[in-house]
Amino acid sequence: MEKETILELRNVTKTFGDFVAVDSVDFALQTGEIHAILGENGAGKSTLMNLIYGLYQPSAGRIYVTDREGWQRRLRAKSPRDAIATGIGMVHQHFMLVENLTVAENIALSKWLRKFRFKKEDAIRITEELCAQFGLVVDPTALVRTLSVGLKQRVEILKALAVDARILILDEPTAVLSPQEVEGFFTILRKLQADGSAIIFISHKMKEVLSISDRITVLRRGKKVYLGKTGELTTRELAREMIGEEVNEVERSGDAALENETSDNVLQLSNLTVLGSRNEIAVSDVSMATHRGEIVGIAGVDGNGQRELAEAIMGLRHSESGTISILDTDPKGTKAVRQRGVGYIPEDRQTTGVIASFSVTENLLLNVTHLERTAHWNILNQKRKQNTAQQLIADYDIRPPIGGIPAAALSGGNQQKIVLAREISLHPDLLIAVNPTRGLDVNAARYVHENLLAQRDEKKSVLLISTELDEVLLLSDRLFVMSRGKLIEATAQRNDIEALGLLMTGETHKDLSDSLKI
Ligand SMILES: Nc1ncnc2c1ncn2[C@@H]1O[C@H](COP(=O)(O)OP(=O)(O)OP(=O)(O)O)[C@@H](O)[C@H]1O
Repeated sequence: MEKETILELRNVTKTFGDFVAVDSVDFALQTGEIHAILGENGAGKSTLMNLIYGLYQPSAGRIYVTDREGWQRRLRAKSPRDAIATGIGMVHQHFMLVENLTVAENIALSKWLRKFRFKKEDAIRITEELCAQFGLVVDPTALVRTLSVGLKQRVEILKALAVDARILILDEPTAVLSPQEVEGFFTILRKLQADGSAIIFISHKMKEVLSISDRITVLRRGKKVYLGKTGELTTRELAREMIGEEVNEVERSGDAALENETSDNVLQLSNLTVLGSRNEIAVSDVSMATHRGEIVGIAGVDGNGQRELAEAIMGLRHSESGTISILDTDPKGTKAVRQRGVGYIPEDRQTTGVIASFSVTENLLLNVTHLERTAHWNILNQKRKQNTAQQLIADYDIRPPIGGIPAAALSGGNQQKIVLAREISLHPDLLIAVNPTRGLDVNAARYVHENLLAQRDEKKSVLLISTELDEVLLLSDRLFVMSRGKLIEATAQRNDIEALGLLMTGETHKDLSDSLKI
């Protein structure tokens, strides 16, 4: 199929007040191509996409689309509805789902944008068809609010696929998908590409970008600084384009596991069972302990009980049976857990990590310990509050470095940095980190890794729960895999990716050989 330009941006600029988020960007997308956009946190990627999708209007410059008849015409999308009508679909970095509706109802809302009524059965049918067509499994009747972030991401992808888009914008679509799901998703993208769709793919995962894209554009501080064919630059060279300087990988020294065999328990779980939102057994009879001076990693495919485990430890979810002990005490409720010296980076920054309408400063201090330190007789000391926040903003390179603006005005990665700054800076005795580098660029992810290792070196305890296997392998002193609510020690298998993959899918070598026999 001959490639033609389907979308063109000429000199597009977007300003927010005095701040230039997108600066005179030219960009052309061709039919049948997967075009990746790279850039560090806050580089302007989502803003650029929101301009195409009609969520924002350009401050200057023009956007053109080629219509189905082959005519190039100016796109003046005043809202996503206009963009969808032109054949543009988008998977947002932050979910745009109606939490109190079912999966099928969310998909029907997107597919039948102009229909005021639809039958429940029809919504379920189209959802089942989409799931079967694209190989993404999700229960059409489940309420969205009961789903894990990984499942929500699947619903977002299905929603975008439901509208038959010719131009598909994917803003970090794989952030919480499992490696197996990513492969399946890439097969879908290649199929859409072969059918002539044009795809914009935003991701911080360099491996993915290199394996799926045809061309790459790099943005740095709102400006386009590179456009080229995939493979022309190495990962390291691309990182340099993004950051403007050399990026080195984090190095891990020493192995703490042996030293710690005799040291004190920080977290002790005994026969813990926790129910999920639909009363299913989410965490099943889990026993384990973490010690001072080690990072204990829990790998696993999202939705296998990791969220429920973290929430139970934090006192946010009732435990059905078993015990949770922190530093030999049994704190009741989240406040008591926090006061015992526990930091928490939750999996979903949007719903539990930050309060979007609160300022950056307020979000940075939203922790009992920070509040106690900045208050005097229960009244916040304004000067101390500003100073603490400014220091954290500088340490964690939160951009823009302005404490007074609402967290909602920050890019996704910078919102994540707020959570990290708040939780890590207190050097808690126990840090529960769930997918801590989700949505972070290479530099920021490296900074987080360094901080987690520093916690370990300060003889603190870290429980790292992550769907990023590379991250868990890099950082963990001891390794577990969580699968269908069970926790399996896998330190001995850390160099055997195949064995880990089998544990993560809940299979054992025996199961696999049995199924091969059939
Ligand atoms: N509504 C808004 N009001 C004010 N500033 C904004 C708004 N939306 C975005 N910005 C700013 O524009 C810049 C670019 O943000 P954008 O979300 O496009 O970054 P990004 O490249 O997608 O980053 P990330 O990888 O972290 O998602 C950021 O500095 C952000 O704070």
